Amino acid sequence: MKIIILSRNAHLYSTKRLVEAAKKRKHEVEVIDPLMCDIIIEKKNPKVIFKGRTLEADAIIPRIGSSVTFYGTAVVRQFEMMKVFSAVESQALVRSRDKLRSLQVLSRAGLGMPKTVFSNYAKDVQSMIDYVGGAPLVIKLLEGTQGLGVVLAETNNAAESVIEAFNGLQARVIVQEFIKESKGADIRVFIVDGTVVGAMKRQGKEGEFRSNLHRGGSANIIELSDEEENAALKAAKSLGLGICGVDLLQSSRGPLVLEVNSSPGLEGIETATKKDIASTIIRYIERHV
Ligand SMILES: Nc1ncnc2c1ncn2[C@@H]1O[C@H](COP(=O)(O)OP(=O)(O)OP(=O)(O)O)[C@@H](O)[C@H]1O
Ligand SMILES: [Mg+2]
Ligand SMILES: [Mg+2]
Repeated sequence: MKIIILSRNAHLYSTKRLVEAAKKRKHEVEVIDPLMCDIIIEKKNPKVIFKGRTLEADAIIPRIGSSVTFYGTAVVRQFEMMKVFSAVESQALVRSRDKLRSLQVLSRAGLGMPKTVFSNYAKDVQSMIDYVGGAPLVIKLLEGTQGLGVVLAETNNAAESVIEAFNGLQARVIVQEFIKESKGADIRVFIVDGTVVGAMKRQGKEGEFRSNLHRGGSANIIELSDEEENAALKAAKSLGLGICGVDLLQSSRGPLVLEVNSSPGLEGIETATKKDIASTIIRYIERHV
C-alpha cells in the first residue's frame, strides 16, 4: 500500500523509523511536509496538491508539531475527506492539542488528574491559588510544550507574581495542584490501537520537577500496574486517539493523567523498551486499510 507520513522533517528519528518500518513491510512510503500542501475543495472532488502533483495514498501518518496544528490538521482532514485512512483522526488531534479541552474530556471519563483551574478573570489571582489549595502549585502555559512554560511556584507570593506576569503577556495559563509524591518523575505510556506497546518512567535531572527528556530527564523501562494501564487506555479511548503517548503521575491517590500526546516521539520509548514500535504502527495501519 501507499503510505504518506505528514512530517515537516524527514530527518527526525520518528519519521525515519516510520519510513524504515513501512519499507521493511514492503509498502511504498513518502514523507510530505503538510505545510507545503495545497488543499483544493470543490463538489465531491477533494484534493491535496504537493509541488504541482495530486497526492494519492491508502493511509497517512500525521506527525504534526504543535506549532502547526491548524494547517496540519486541515491537511489531515482533507485526506479523510478523500477516504484515506489516518493513523490519528484529525478531530482527535485537534482535541488533544488543547490541554484544557482534553482535561475536561478526561475528567468526564472519570480519570484521576491533578486538580486544575482555568479562569478568564485575570484580576482575582488569589482565588485561583486557593482553588488548588495554595502553594506549592504548578502554573502551565496552555500552549506550552516539551516542559517549557511549566513553572513550579513554591510560595503563594511566587505563584501570584508568575500568574500576573503571564496575564500581563496575555498568555493563558492553567493552575494545577502540585503532586509532590511523583518526585520529579512521570510515566509515558505509548498506546497503539487500544494496546499498550511500551511504557517508561522518566525522571527529571537533579533538582528539576519536570521529567521531560528535552529538559535533561532520563528514561527507564517500567512495568505498569493494572490501574496505570487501565487509566492510560481509558485516556486514549476517551480522546479517540489510535496512536498516543499518555503521561501519568504516580500519586498517593493512584495514577493521575497529565496529558495525552497525539504525535508522541519514538526515540525515547524505542530506546528505553528496545522495541520496534514503528513496525507496530505500520501493522496497525495494515489492519485498518
Ligand atoms: N501538577 C504537577 N505536579 C507535579 N509535577 C508536574 C505537574 N505538572 C507537570 N509536572 C511535571 O512537569 C512535566 C511537564 O509538564 P507537562 O507534561 O504538563 O507539560 P509539557 O511537557 O510542556 O507538555 P508536553 O509534554 O506536551 O511537551 C511533567 O512531565 C511532570 O514531570
Ligand atoms: Mg509533558
Ligand atoms: Mg503534550
